[in-house]
Amino acid sequence: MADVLQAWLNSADMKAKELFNIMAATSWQTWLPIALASVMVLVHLFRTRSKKLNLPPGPGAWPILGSLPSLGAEKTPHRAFAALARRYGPVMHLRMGSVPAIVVSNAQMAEEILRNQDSVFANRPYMAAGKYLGFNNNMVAFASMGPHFSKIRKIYSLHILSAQKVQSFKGVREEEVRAMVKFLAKDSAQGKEVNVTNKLLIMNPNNMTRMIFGKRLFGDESDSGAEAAEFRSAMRDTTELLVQFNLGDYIPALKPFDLQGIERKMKNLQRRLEKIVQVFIQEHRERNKGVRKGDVKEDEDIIDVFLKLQGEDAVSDETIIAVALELLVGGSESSASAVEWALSELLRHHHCIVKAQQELDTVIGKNRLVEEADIPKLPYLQAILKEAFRLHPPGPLGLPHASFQATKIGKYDIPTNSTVYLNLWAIGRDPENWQNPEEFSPDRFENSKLNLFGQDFQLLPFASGRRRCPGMNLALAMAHLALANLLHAFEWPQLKAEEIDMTERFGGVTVRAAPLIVSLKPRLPEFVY
Ligand code: HEM
Repeated sequence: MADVLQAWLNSADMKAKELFNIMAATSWQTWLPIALASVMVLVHLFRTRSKKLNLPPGPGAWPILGSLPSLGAEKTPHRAFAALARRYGPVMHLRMGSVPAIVVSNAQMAEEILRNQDSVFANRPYMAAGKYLGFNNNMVAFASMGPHFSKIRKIYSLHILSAQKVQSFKGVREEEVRAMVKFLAKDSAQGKEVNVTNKLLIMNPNNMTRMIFGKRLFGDESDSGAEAAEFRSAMRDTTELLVQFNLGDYIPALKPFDLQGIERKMKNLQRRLEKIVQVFIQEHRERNKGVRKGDVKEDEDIIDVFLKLQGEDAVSDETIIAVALELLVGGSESSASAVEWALSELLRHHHCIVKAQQELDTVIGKNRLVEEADIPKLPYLQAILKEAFRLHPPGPLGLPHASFQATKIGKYDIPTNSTVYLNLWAIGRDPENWQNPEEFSPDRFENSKLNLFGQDFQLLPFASGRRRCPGMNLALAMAHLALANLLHAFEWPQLKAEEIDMTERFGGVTVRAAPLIVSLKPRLPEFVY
């Protein structure tokens, strides 16, 4: 029996295999009764619901595993969903374990979810990660609609991620990008190959920690040794745990058993994170003791802003810890990955590098690095990033939405509490909306009004509607500045397309599986670096 099941799972998705392994490692006395109970509940649910409802088409569902085995051999969920959508259409119904899920794969359906029925689909599904790593869903990304969500989104848009506040950190971004360029120039002048990914993953998180906590915590130049090391280690564990497939989220009957021990690990990590960030908050309280209400601090960081609001707006320390970590996780790898994918595509299309450098030489000249004020004068650079976002949205499935009530999409019924995935990756490659969709061609944006702000539903790297990414302005500022300077400061090698491995690693952010390691040559006079 086990052999047959294993053979069947060999052709199925990793998560289904993982489930089998967990069950194999757990004594049968534990999982058999659970499994039988789940089968009975599921069969009952499936029969009664599918009789009454006109659900969207989809691959059908197995007991317990749901549609997971139908995800097939594709290596990443967005590709697996896209392959299924070619068979079942732009709105599909699946079961992720026992949770009903809707997958939307074209611009028209995305508009239905994110604009026409935005309020119906603006909840988030329950996830253990939200409870523990999201500090009781205090992180906005895990919070469903309600007073907490509205309060923090308002604080984000007015005080933390507003255009004005983002602009106030311009100097930090320019310093961090300059430091990255300097490092790369030093290493490349010695003829070494350089790990560009690694440098982006130091520069971007430092940008974020300087804005949030007022200090660098990544790389050799981090401000404080042991404290920074513990912080980095906890953040690594957070990123790993956030993307683990937690059975209890998909098969609620298994939740109380925590078969993989993930919830236990999350609880421990939550305590660790709380301890570290609480120290940072306390440091700010000490520093701000003499500051009076209304005083303007030159180097005011995000913790300072929250502490100021704490009195007026009843923001708890738990919320401050949660949002500080959310901004760091949300803002670090995502923008780095956008730049990394843009560079990977450019290396396969050298003529685009030449064109971008011509633009940079004309607008900036060769005697200085690029500053943020220059970006609006660089339309081809902007087109490169749009094209990279179209082909490689850093969050290819966005974050899952959940339906707050039963509704309809076209003729199909959507049950309450369905989890909704928006396949942003498939939408960016839809041949109905894009000519030669698989081709990297920034020129397609040259005389186009399409933007990244969520108004054009065929291009949605930041999604749209009330859940649209609140960090978009900041992300775009960081990504444009970093890409512009990397292209301006260095000669990039001319490589063949097949020499650049474009394999993806799916996670909270989908990054290159292998780091981008290349030989660079400084192209500006030495004094510029
Ligand atoms: C290139 C960089 C980035 C991309 C592509 C990106 C993309 C996204 C996407 C697709 C979502 C989900 C929207 C939805 O649920 O429909 C999201 C949510 C979110 N992003 Fe970003 N993001 C980026 C950078 C940032 C930055 C810099 C921050 C903050 C510093 C940030 C903070 C957030 C937060 C807090 C949410 C949750 C919003 C909510 O649930 O209401 N992101 N982002």
